[in-house]
Amino acid sequence: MTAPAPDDKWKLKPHPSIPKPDKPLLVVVLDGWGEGTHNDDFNAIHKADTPCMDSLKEGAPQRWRLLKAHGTAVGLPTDDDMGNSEVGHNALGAGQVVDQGARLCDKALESHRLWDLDGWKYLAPAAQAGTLHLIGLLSDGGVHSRYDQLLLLLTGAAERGAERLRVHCLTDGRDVEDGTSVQYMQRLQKDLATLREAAGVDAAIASGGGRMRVTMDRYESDWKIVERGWDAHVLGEAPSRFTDPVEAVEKLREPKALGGKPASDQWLEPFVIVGKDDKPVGPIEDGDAVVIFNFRADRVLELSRAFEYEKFDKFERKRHPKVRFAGLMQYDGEEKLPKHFLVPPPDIERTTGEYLARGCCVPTYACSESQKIGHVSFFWNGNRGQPFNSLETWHEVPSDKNIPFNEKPEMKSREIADLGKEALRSGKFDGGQVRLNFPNPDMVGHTGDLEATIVACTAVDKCVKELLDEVEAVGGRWLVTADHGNAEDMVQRDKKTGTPLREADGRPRPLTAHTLNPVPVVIGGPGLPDSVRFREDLPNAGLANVGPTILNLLGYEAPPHMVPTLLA
Ligand SMILES: O=C(O)[C@@H](CO)OP(=O)(O)O
Ligand SMILES: [Mn+2]
Ligand SMILES: [Mn+2]
Repeated sequence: MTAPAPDDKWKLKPHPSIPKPDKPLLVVVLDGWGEGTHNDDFNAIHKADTPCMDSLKEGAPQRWRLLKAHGTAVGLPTDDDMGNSEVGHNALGAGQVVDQGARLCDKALESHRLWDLDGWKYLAPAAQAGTLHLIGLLSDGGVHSRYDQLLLLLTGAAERGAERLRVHCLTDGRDVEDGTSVQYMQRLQKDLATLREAAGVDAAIASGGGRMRVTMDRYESDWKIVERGWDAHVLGEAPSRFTDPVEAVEKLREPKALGGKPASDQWLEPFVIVGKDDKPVGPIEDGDAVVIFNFRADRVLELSRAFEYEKFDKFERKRHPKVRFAGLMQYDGEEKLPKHFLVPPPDIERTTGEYLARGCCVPTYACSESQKIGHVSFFWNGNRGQPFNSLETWHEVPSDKNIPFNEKPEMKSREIADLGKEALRSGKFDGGQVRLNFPNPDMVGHTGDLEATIVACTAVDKCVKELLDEVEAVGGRWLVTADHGNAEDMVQRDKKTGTPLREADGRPRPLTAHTLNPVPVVIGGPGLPDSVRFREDLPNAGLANVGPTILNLLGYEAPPHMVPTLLA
């Protein structure tokens, strides 16, 4: 294949002092690898055997430093918002801080503008004549969705003539504490009762299940997960039927006879709520309106396809109701999926990837396993589902299916490291990027299993070491960073004192969520001129500052719309 010709619109000026490398730049994202403030037994990174990442700290402050990875620094509504992969990889790849979905939805809801936009106009007739269904993650995590936004959607729709409302709830336990599904169900039951009384509507919870087991698969890791959701939400079919949603989550959490441990909120089996007549209270029928109330894309793209596409072969839908369907946002701008949405998504334009592919014509290899492949490709490139051109190679290593990752904490790190080394050696990416994401600290961290997360971090450190050795051997450059914290704090703490919180029986209360901690960024490699070092006048730099830094490390000046480079 002939390489695409450079597009003048996307050209970058050569960097005044850093020459273009003739070997590859390795970029490693350690997903969920934060810098903890507590170096105690609950810091899995501190407990893990991490000689490589430890030794890199010696390069501080010239070649090792910390970056903000949460809150307004990555475009989230407030500095109480933990970072996440979407906003993290968006910022890293874009070199810009953009208002993210959560914030755009807040604004549209606060100003009531949402109700005047095309999305609601399209939905309204069906929402008024039929049933309005809302499907999404039920929590305050703020990573994929937020409870307060769901409530504003429900009340706003009721005020605008939607008389029959049904909520299909995915339980969380990942961005919020495990076990809180019960409280969220209680809260929603109460709020729906208030709504019924105040607005005279018929509002009820119709179905649900745990987010890792039902509906919220991503990057086509396992369509079976979406099928379970389809059956429960749309067809009203699930192995478990309850009349009371609170009882549903309580019962489904009960320890299984042999396993002993309660099922976690993330992994609850699907359920359907039935009425006294034993019929499901809210299957989705022709003429209904359906909204996905998650603002984040990755885990609702598959369900969106199942609703929207006439032709669909990922599973047997059995029934494909004719509904008016919308996302809270549009989840893929290129695929135009869904066609209708309540709030326009962030415009993430002129990213580092687009300049490198279109203007500089340098090659890129982006690789991770299924769980995170979209992070280093789709999110990195500003939510684009396809490579910019043939210079970009996206390589997915299939993830293990349907197991909690603490059962195999090494995940596919070995395969990813080997592929990375091969790409570095191959010569195919000389002058360009070899970009890898290691999911382990994050994916295993989310299970709340401290021992397994220690194993995960140890495994990843070994991979980084091998990769840096490979860069050493080929004479390249490298940058290692992370997208947000997770593994460095595995316990809930007293907010003021930082003391680990424990259950009545003394067991520590696991923290499954991301953190507000900063993340490291480190540069090096034999191909890097000795003079290259971090500047010291950007104490508040965040992930977005990595974008222009990468352009510099590839020998280019960053365009002026990007935030400042980290390099002196
Ligand atoms: O698993 C996910 O969907 C989120 C947590 O909700 O994690 P990450 O942002 O790291 O992908
Ligand atoms: Mn992440
Ligand atoms: Mn995560």
